[in-house]
Amino acid sequence: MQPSSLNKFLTGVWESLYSGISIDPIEVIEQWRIIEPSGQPKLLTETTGEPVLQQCDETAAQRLFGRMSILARKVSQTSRTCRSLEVIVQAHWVECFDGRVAELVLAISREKARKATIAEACVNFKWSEKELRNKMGIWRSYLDIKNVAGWVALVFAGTGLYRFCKYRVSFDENTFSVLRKLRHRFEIAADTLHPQWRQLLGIVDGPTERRYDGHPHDWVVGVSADGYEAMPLPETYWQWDRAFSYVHLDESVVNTDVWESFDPRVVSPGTSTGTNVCPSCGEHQSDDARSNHCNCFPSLYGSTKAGAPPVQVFRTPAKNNGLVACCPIEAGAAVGEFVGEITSGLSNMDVMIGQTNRATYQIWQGRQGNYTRFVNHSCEPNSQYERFQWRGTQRIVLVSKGIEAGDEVTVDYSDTYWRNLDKVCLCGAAQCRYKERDRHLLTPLSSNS
Ligand SMILES: C[S@@+](CC[C@H](N)C(=O)[O-])C[C@H]1O[C@@H](n2cnc3c(N)ncnc32)[C@H](O)[C@@H]1O
Repeated sequence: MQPSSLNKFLTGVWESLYSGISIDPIEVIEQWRIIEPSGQPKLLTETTGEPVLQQCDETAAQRLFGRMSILARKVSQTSRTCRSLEVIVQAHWVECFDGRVAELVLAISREKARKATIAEACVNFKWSEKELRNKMGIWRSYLDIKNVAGWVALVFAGTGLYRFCKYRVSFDENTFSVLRKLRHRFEIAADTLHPQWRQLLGIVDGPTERRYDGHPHDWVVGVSADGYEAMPLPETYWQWDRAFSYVHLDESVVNTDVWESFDPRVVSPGTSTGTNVCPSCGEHQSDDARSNHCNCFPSLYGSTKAGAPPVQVFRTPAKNNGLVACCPIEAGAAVGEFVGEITSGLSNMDVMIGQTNRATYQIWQGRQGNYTRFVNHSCEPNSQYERFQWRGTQRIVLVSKGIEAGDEVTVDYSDTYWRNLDKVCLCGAAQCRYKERDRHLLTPLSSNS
């Protein structure tokens, strides 16, 4: 089945929120200043002092290609920001149009007021009435989207926005209710990942103050009596721990009190095919994208396009928090590495056990780690943990088995985890392995790692 235009639109928003784009009006102004006077690409790279990759034996073609790549990136970046400005202004123009009609309606009929306002606009745009009405139809759709999902949905919309708004297929209450639920979730991602984005709203006197600061996973969106709301992460653990805090890590940290300078994840050299050869695909691994040939988990290792997939922490009805996929994650793709504190000897805690030919270690995510900490258990999971080796160091990667946008990401914690645990499995899967056992267990969910 083809994804609906709503799904394409939503995927476009999430993908650009989590992409490397930078939405910042200041950059647009700077680019104009650099490009306009001469149009020479040379100027652009030289005047900005941008670090350009240079090698002593660089050929002329290689040098030109490097410079042109930077120019092309800057121009694309600038035009992306201009497109966002364009839709903001167009949506706001419709608001102003409605305001003008409302003013005229005090003296004349609504129909006459609309006609007169359109005539005024045609003079300013230098367009025919037909042309204006066509454009206005699409711009009104932009405003409808902004009114339910907020400005973020317009600013970060991908190419799907125009099509979605032109044909207005499924522009109904169902669609609006989906968009309404995403409003805070979009804002959390935009404010935390693109702190400058709200500056664009200055052009229409919109709110330029950030609502959400910190890390994207410092916020949890859920349903409350008042509708959808975002809560600071620590508050979601107050019922168990008033002092809860969580440090977000990109890379695991080795607890040196336990391991000193030894990293138990490092596989001893000589026993494998070589430190920089991937045991899974046999290709050369490198942190430099130009010499890396291992394509096992390109979103995590060896590529400059690295970055977390669009996932968010959300309130589940009964399992406290969980992780939701904002975009589809295809089978075999990484959801993320299991990142936390590399330690040993912990008991009565949720830990991941890792083992190499040199040591057995634990990864603990209780107070520091990444978003994989929020993944709940299901007896019919849509992801699984796999051991992987990157440049001689073992990694535990959460790999998708095929996850749809909007699905909770789940993994099977294993029977070992659930054995002797006084918790009821609430995975709700038709094939839940613990249904029978839990029939006799009355203790509900009691604590969270
Ligand atoms: C690693 S945490 C997962 C995130 C957790 N829900 C939270 O809010 O922090 C593991 C804990 O989540 C809860 N949990 C995860 N999956 C569950 C399930 N299928 N049924 C009941 N509780 C679950 C249990 O309390 C478990 O000890």
